[in-house]
Amino acid sequence: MGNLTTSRLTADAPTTHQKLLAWVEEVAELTQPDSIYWVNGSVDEYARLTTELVEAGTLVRLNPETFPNSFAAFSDPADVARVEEQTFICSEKEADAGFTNNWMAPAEMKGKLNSLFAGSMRGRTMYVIPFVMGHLDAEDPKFGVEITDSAYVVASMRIMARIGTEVLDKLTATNAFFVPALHSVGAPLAPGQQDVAWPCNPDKWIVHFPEERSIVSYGSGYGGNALLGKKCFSLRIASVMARDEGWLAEHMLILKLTSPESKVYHVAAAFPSACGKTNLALLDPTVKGWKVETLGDDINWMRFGKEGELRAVNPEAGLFGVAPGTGWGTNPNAMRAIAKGNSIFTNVALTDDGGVWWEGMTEETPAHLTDWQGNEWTPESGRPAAHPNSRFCTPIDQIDMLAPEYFAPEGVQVDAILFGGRRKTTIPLVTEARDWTNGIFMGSTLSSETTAAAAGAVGVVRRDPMAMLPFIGYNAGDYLKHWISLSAKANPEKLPKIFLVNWFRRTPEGGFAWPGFGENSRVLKWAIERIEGKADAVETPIGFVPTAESLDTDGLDVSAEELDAALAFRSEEWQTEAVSIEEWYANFGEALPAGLRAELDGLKDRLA
Ligand SMILES: Nc1nc2c(ncn2[C@@H]2O[C@H](COP(=O)(O)OP(=O)(O)OP(=O)(O)O)[C@@H](O)[C@H]2O)c(=O)[nH]1
Ligand SMILES: O=C([O-])CC(=O)C(=O)O
Ligand SMILES: [Mn+2]
Repeated sequence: MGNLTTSRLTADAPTTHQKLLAWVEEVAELTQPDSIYWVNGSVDEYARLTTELVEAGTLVRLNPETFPNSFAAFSDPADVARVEEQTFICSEKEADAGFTNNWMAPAEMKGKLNSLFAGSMRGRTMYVIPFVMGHLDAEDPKFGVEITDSAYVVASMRIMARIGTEVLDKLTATNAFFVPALHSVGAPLAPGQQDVAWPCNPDKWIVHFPEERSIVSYGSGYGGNALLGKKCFSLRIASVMARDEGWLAEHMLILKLTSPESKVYHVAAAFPSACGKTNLALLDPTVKGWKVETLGDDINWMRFGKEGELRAVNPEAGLFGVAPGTGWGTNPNAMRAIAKGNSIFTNVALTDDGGVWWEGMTEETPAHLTDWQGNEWTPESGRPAAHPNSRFCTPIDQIDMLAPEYFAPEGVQVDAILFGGRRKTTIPLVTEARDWTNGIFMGSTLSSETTAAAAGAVGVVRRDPMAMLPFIGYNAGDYLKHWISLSAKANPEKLPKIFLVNWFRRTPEGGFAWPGFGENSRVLKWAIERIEGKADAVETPIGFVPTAESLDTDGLDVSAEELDAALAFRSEEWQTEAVSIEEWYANFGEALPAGLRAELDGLKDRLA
C-alpha cells in the first residue's frame, strides 16, 4: 500500500536500529504489502499464526492426542526441494564465486530482483523476523533479520532458529550488524483475489551477495530456499564470514560419545543432503556400554580455541529432517522427539485419524492414507505416499538425548571428523586418513549420489567437497586453502583424526552391504579406539582400514560376504576413482592448494 509512510512505520516499530528501520521501509516501499508485522516469537503469536494458516488451508491441524500442537503442510508439487540451478553467489568478481557456483554481476542481479519484488507482497502481510544463528550470548552473536510474506516461513523459523523480541532487543541495544534476508513467495494478490494454499512462483531465485552479506530469495516457500537462517545464512554467507574471520561454517552434524570407561569424545560429520546426518546425530548405539548424545544434525560452526583445540557449535534450534526412512526401527530418538508435538510436517501423507505417515515410519503400511498431493492412497497405489524429500520440523530441545553442551556458547572440542557420501561402490565402510592433510584431501574429493533434497536427477555421482558443494559461498579453491591454512592455528596434538565413511555400499546382489543406522556405532567405536591407540588397522593406498578383528561385530547380523563387500579396499575400483579425482581437481586450475595436488600424486603412486 502506498500509504505506508516512513513516519508511521518508524513510530510503530519495536526498534530504534536505524539500519534495520531504513531497510524495512525500503522493502515495504518496493514490495507494497498490506501491512507490516514485527515477529516477537511468543507462544501466543505462534498459536495465532498457525490458526490463521489452518483457516487459509496452508496447514492441517493434526490430531492433538497423537500429535499435539502439530501441523501438516502440502507444497505446490513444483516447490519441494532446494533449487541449486537457481541459486547464485553474486560476488563483485566472478572469480570469487568460483566454478561451483552460479554467478551474476551484483548490479545486474539487483536490477532483476528489483523488478521481481516490485509489488510482490501486494495483498499480503510483510513479516519482520529478527533472528540469531548460534547463541544470543555468544562473544560475537550472528544476527539476521528475515523479511517474508509467508506465515509458514515465520512458523518454521520459530522452530529452526532463536527469533523474536529478545533477539531484537539485543540487536538494537548493541546496534549490531545483521544479515538482511529478504524473502517473497512471489505471489501478490489483487484486491479480492482468493489465495491458494501454497503460494509460490515458477520463477525462483535464491541469491547471495557475499561482500554485503545479504540474501534475497524469491518464488519458493520450501525449507532450504525460504528459511533463510539455514543454508543461505548459516552456510553460504557464514562460510564467507568464516573465511574472513578465521573459522569454519560446515554442513556437519555434531555428536557426543561416551565410552564404557566414561571418556567423552565429540565427533563432527559432513554428509551431503539426505545422506544420514540427522540419523547419525540421533543414533541409538548397538555396541554395549557406549552412549551417544546429540549436539547438532546439519550445521556446525567451528573455530580453534585458546589451546589450539577445534571447537564446534550448532547454530540452529530445530531439526528439519528427511521424513522417509525415519522410523521406530531406524531412528526411535527422532520419533520420540516428533511425538512430543510442536512440529510442522511438509509433504508427508495423512492417516485417517489425523496423524502423519511416510515410507519407513512403521513396519506395517496403513491400509488407507491421503498422499502428499491430497489423493486417496492405498498400498496398491504404486507410488510413494509421502514425497521423498518430505520433512519434519521439530524443536531440538525435544530430543531426549540432547547433550547439555548444546546450550554452551563455547561449544565442544572435536576429536574426530567424518566425511561421508552415498556410494554404491569403491568407498569402504571406513578409512582413517594418514594425517590431517590427507583427511582434507578425503573431504575435498568426497563424492555422493544426488538425492531428492535438491531438484534435478537423483542417483548421479558427483563430487561434493566436504558435503558443501551447494553451500560454499565463495571460490571452492579458496575454501580448500582456508581449511589448510586454518590448521596452522591448531595444536597438532589436538587436531581431530579424520575418517572417510560410506554407509551405502552395495553387495553384488544390489542390497546394502552394511545395515547402517544404530550399527554405525560400531564404526564410531573403531574411530575412537584408533584415537586411543587401541584398535588395529591395515594400511592401504587410501588410508587405514579396520582389520577383521578390530571392528566390533559382536551380535551383528551380517554375513562374511556382506562384511567384505562393505569393508574391502579394491585396487581396481580405485584406479577408476583416481582418474575421476584428477578430472575433478582439474576444475580448480591454479586455485588448487599445492598440498592437495601432492596428496593426489601420492595416492596415484601408491596405487601404481
Ligand atoms: N541404508 C542406510 N540409510 C540411511 C542411513 N542413515 C540414513 N539413511 C537414510 O538416508 C536418508 C537421509 O537420512 P538423513 O539422516 O535424514 O540425512 P541428512 O544428511 O540429515 O539429510 P539433510 O537433512 O537433507 O541434510 C533417510 O531416508 C535415511 O533413512 C544408514 O546408515 N544406512
Ligand atoms: O535445506 C533444505 O531444504 C533441507 C536440507 O537440510 C538440505 O537440503 O540439506
Ligand atoms: Mn538432516
